[in-house]
Amino acid sequence: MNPELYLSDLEAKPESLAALAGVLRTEDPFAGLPADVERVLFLGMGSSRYAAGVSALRLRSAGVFAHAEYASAASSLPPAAGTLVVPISATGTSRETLDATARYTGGAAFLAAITNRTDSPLAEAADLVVPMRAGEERGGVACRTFQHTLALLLALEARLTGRDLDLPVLLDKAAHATADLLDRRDEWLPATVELLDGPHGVHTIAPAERLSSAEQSALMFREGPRRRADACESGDWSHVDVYLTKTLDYRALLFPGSRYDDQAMDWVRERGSTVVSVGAEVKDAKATIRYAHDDDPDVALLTETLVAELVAAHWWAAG
Ligand SMILES: O=P(O)(O)OC[C@H]1O[C@](O)(CO)[C@@H](O)[C@@H]1O
Repeated sequence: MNPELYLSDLEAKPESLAALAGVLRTEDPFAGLPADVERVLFLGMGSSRYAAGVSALRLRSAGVFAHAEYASAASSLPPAAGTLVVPISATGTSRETLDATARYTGGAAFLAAITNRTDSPLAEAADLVVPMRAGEERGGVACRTFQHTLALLLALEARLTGRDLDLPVLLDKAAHATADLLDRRDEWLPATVELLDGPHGVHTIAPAERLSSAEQSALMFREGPRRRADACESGDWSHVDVYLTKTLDYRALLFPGSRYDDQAMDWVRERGSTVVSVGAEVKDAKATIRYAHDDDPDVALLTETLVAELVAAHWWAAG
């Protein structure tokens, strides 16, 4: 893994996402799915599972049974007809995802793999292969693939629910939002780096609908700069992380949008904790980072982890 190449992977996000939007203008990567999908089972590890968790919640909210499983779980849904199994792996080689997928190959369930490597063992095992089209991540860290996975899961959602979504337009907006954060990083990055640089690690908070943003952000702080980091859901925060604010120098990146943000901020105020907000003003946050189209929750879902990724790149390069 390499911090300079990781940064260049991040800088290539807008171009890569815009290219994916172009492809999705003319083709539906899920056109080969069977018509009779009754339930969806996502399998993955790390960032691939984070993206799937959000997609599963969105599908359930639209009335489609869907679940995101740790690929490492010893068992999951039985391989029945009507089940769509979606293993997700950027590399297509994660042992756990291959093992879980093997339980469904040649069975009654349909296997649609999402991977960045169409020549991988995962692709070989699938009935349908959906390429992430994220290009090579030379830094060795899943970042563009995470963004592209979320985008493709929105395509799957539109296909299964009939939601009227102009995905290429949404992806172009997210590409613009991503470029905006990159272009203006000198305005927000130095202060953010300083505010989050505490002795007890970094915490990340996001609503259930965008929990992947908190999870992926915490992973980026761990994977590159090897800092202590953990993710918490915004409502759950008052039942879980709140306890840390009493004893630790608690510093958090908040992705607002939960109806329970205020409840958490009451404790943050009382305990003198440090919160940096991304995408919307939050009363008593020590800083707020805004970006183009940040009032659109789907753009936020696709874009906001870049804040943590750039902070992680800074710390990683600084050694
Ligand atoms: O999507 P893949 O290639 O299965 O990887 C899963 C996870 O493993 C990692 O590569 C770390 O081992 C993460 O970056 C990633 O989120």
